[in-house]
Amino acid sequence: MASNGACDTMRVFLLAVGCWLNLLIKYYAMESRANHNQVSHCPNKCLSCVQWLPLFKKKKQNSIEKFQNHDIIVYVLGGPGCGKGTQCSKIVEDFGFIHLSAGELLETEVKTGSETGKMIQEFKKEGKLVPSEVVVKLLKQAMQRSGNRKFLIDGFPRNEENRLTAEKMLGIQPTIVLVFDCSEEEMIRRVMQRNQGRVDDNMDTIRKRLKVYKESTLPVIDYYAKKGKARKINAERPVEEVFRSVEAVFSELGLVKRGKTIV
Ligand SMILES: Nc1ncnc2c1ncn2[C@@H]1O[C@H](COP(=O)(O)OP(=O)(O)OP(=O)(O)O)[C@@H](O)[C@H]1O
Ligand SMILES: Nc1ccn([C@H]2C[C@H](O)[C@@H](COP(=O)(O)O)O2)c(=O)n1
Repeated sequence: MASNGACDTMRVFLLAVGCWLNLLIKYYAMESRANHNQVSHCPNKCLSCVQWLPLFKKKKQNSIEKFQNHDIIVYVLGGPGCGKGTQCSKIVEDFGFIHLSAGELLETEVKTGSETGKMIQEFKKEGKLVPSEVVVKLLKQAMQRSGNRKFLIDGFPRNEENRLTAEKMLGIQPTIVLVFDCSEEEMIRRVMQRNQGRVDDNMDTIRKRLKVYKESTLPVIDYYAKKGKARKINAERPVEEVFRSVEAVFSELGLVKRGKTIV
């Protein structure tokens, strides 16, 4: 008698498992049709109960979970006012990159009035570099939010600490590093004529920024030059001429202007 009871329990159990598997199969068949843009006409009303099955699936996210080897990451370096931002806008237009300026991300944080923002403002006034973890955290958030896979990271990494923190916190290496080369006199002239109300566009701060560039950023450029990743471009020329050299670098990467071929 006892063994009969056990058999019954086992039968009920197997029946339940069978029903569950049946539902799962039907759900995935429906989902596969949906993924192929086919309309699902399911006559079986009981199938409605499978709609809650996605609850058991890991939630899909819009943001990027992890940066991957096939992401294209272009670091953009050069002294203050050499024209990085100007060239980046043109690259975005023609090559469909997402432009992330470390300086602008910091400025956005300043405008929130947060404690971090106040601290950033003090560093900027002094022409000093903000602690790497702050910059990298802002970059990471912006990269993940963008959902893009081609990043133009402008004004970063400015020192060895920036570079190492990005490697550690983001796990990324640049595909290539654009370096805009310009004389100090020309950079000072451009910054002083910029007239955008920046807290760091004054003679005293520019001198400090140039010092930081020479002492902290040039060694980073040397590091990438040794790895064969730095592409030096003469930025002293008019905007369009500089951009022609930029285009040459992008075609070396196998990227062509939007609207011509698939990038
Ligand atoms: N090739 C160029 N010739 C003349 N003026 C230029 C050239 N490129 C940029 N400029 C001008 O120089 C100023 C600085 O340019 P931009 O803001 O692009 O430099 P930046 O490198 O991004 O500066 P920063 O590092 O301070 O953010 C701007 O007023 C811009 O219009
Ligand atoms: N990696 C970075 C980038 C920028 N900053 C700070 C210091 C700069 O003077 C300022 C403006 O940057 P820019 O627009 O010139 O790229 O932002 C930093 O501390 N670390």
